[in-house]
Amino acid sequence: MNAITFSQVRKAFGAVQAVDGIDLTIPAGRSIALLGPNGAGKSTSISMLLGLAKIDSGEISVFGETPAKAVEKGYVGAMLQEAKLPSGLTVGEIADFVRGLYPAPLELAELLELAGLTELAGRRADTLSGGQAQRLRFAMAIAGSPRLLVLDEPTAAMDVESRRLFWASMRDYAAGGRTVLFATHYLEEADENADQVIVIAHGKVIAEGAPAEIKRMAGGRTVRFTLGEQPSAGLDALPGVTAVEIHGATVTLRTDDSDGTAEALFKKTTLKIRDLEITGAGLEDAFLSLTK
Ligand SMILES: Nc1ncnc2c1ncn2[C@@H]1O[C@H](COP(=O)(O)OP(=O)(O)OP(=O)(O)O)[C@@H](O)[C@H]1O
Repeated sequence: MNAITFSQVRKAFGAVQAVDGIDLTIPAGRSIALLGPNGAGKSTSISMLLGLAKIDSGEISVFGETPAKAVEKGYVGAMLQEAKLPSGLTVGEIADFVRGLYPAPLELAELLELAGLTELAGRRADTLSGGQAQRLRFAMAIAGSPRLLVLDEPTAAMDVESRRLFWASMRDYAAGGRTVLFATHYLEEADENADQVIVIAHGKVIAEGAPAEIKRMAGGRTVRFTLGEQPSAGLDALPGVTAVEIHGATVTLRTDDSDGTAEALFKKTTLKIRDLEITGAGLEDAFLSLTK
């Protein structure tokens, strides 16, 4: 069964087309990273998935239901950016209260354990550190034992150790055959914690695949130089080159072996190369050129 499908989903805010025709099929039981730069449309997609924002056109289904129905049935748990925590209550009280809202919640002890909050159960929520507060938000998201857990940039405000703990909790939760979808800016986070990565930019899916595949595509570099009037034939056959772009006198080569490409450029061709520059391709850059 599919956990999530998007069919030609669109959403605009005034003149901004935030989501521009997204199609997705996510089988149940997988951990999926929604990877993309600022403004890519990740949060907007998540809001529609959770039934919090209206879809302009297209369709979203969550375990065969509309988003609103799936949420109503308790299928979905979510951790959104900067959700407020109730003040004056302890971690254990809040976790227990949220459990009470669901028909078949996790046991309190299991919930606290999964979120790494067992030792903090008696602490007042307003005294928690940033990372601890995020763990409490995570506990609130999983309290109802949802089949689908949705996390929007969950580690944005965390230090390295908090991140490590957080992702371990997430993987423990996913291990029970649940589906997890999380948004992130970081390829590393996607690589370490997802079975499948969906890259979005400018409201569109621009690449999709296993983390290793995506990493290979995004790990490329750019070799740029001035060629002037010289012929550019044969550049695409140099070692490592995956794409060639020419703008006026400037050539940009995408390559997954920048050393090999540069060496061959000087040794295997008779071209006079000026202003050679080798840079790591930014994620968006790499994907946009790859999918052109
Ligand atoms: N409520 C809104 N009103 C107007 N424009 C919006 C609104 N929400 C989002 N946008 C715009 O829609 C586009 C997509 O935004 P969205 O928040 O979905 O991106 P994102 O990928 O989640 O980015 P980030 O990583 O920065 O959270 C952006 O251009 C954003 O400015």
